[in-house]
Amino acid sequence: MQCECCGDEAGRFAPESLARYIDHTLLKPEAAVSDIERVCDEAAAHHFASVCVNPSYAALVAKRLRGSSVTPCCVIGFPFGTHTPEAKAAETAQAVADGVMEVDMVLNVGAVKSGDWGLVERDIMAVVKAAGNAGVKVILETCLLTDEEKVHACEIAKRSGASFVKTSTGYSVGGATPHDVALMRKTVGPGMGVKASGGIRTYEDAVAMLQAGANRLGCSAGIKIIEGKTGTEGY
Ligand SMILES: O=C[C@H](O)COP(=O)(O)O
Repeated sequence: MQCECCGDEAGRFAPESLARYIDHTLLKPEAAVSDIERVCDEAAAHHFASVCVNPSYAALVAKRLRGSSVTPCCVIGFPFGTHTPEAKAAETAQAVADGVMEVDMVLNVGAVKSGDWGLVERDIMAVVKAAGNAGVKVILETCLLTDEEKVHACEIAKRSGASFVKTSTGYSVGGATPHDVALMRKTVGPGMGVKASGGIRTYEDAVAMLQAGANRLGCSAGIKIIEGKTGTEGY
């Protein structure tokens, strides 16, 4: 049997084939410099897509990953998305100056729930503008949204110039689901990225997300996943 995602004849991803989809992620508040350095070195060794960290470590990951195939990435407005557009823009500008090439911003979920779609759009556009050439992923926190809200948020992220929509922070109860990934892919079409994240703990979880339409995965259990084991990481 041939794998639909990677063409692997055995029907399974080799570790390095799966790793290239994964943002190797460490967002725990207690993460120390040595933890971040370890994650960077793991990512470089296994050719993960990126290392995704909190903004205070942006400069560290940019420096540590220099010369590797791995993209330095940090989160913005994390974990609740409740910051103002101005605060998110300033955080983004600093992160880009520190050397990240991708940022994962959290949507203003309260604005969505208030029906203030103008604020949702201004918030995303402020980050896209501040990011310049860096890619912007918009975290919807899908477990808090209705399907209608997910679709509208995806449409706004797309027209605001974001490069990805992303399911989850990993902080709210409920992470990525194949249903949400498929809905997001259907909404944004083939030309925009869809990142599944939050609660992906096994090889099977990861493949299910890719088969649903994701082309990036955010995982704190990336090493276990590519080795075909079950990770226990998370918050
Ligand atoms: O962006 C990625 C998520 O924060 C990772 O969540 P996780 O710890 O459940 O894998």
